[in-house]
Amino acid sequence: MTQKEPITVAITGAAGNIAYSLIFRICSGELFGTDQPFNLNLIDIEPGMSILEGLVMELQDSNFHLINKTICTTDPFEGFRDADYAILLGAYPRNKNQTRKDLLGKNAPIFKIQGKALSLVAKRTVKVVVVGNPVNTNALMTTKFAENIPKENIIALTRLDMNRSISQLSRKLNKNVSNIKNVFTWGNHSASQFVDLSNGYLLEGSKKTPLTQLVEEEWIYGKFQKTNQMRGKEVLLKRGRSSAGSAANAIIDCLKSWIYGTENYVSMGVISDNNPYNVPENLIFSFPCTCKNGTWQIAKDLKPNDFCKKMIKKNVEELVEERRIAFELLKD
Ligand SMILES: NC(=O)c1ccc[n+]([C@@H]2O[C@H](COP(=O)([O-])OP(=O)(O)OC[C@H]3O[C@@H](n4cnc5c(N)ncnc54)[C@H](O)[C@@H]3O)[C@@H](O)[C@H]2O)c1
Ligand SMILES: O=C(O)C[C@H](O)C(=O)O
Repeated sequence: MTQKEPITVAITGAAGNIAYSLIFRICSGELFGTDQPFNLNLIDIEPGMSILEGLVMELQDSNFHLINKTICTTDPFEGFRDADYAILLGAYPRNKNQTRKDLLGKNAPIFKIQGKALSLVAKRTVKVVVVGNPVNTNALMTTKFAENIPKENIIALTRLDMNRSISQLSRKLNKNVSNIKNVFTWGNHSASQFVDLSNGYLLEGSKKTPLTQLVEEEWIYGKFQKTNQMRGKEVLLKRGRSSAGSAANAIIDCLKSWIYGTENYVSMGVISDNNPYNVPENLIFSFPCTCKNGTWQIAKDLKPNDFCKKMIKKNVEELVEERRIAFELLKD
């Protein structure tokens, strides 16, 4: 059997919290397959370089046969060269007194330079997952500055919100997470997000029971929403650091959906152009998506109820304001 050509995977913030969970899972072959070799381009800033050297020593000591070549660099123009995949973790996390939006001033400029670098040196087909917060607006800034990369190739991670909602439902119904389908979030990865289970169902054998028949309306519009909206903060308060293992897991789930396709709706933060839900153009918005042949599509035939429409509007307003602030910050 001939060996596959190596692909190139670039990861920013590679010395950080999420990266330490993510990189070992990627290297095990879980994401790209146990027969797909890759080059690993690890990017961080100067203070992260010693940590990266230690990480590379650990990767060596793990005997991962899929790693073709590893580089560590502070230069995104080197790190993104010929990238097939770019996972943008490199950004500052919030502290317990901040909202994700408070990070815009510090983090948005990172995505201007990285967008430019991706545009110049990555493959035009590169798939980019932005994770650093505030993730929707950072992803939008990446699309703005990565002029040569199609906007569809750059998405924001909102899969963790979807995963959290499924986990909540699993605990509420005392059913396995794998039996819960078609639950997703709309809008921003913030405390305004709206979890929509109106199309969701519990799958048992071939029997599909709508989730709206299994949980009370008061819970759906109350505790269910609030728990999802505040989950990141709750984890931060308990751990003293923001979610990392679950974020890494959501990145793998998200990329697997994008690369290998989906049977059900999944949450993806994607460019809003031409969406059928009256979200204005040029926002990165979490929509229910399906994926096929390495591309995503926004679900077309859903009928959001009045409450959901109200929440979509609230998220639009929030993201338009974040976009205004970010444009102001990043204008030349
Ligand atoms: N979208 C989501 O669901 C989600 C979930 C969890 C965390 N996050 C966000 O992901 C980001 C990373 O989280 P973490 O816990 O790994 O943080 P961390 O502080 O542990 O790691 C961040 C890393 O990024 C590096 N970095 C900073 N500026 C950089 C730059 N210009 N280029 C390259 N690297 C740079 C830092 O040196 C550090 O090593 C944060 O913004 C966090 O809020 C998002
Ligand atoms: O909440 C945070 O700041 C980190 C992340 O966005 C999360 O949802 O866990």
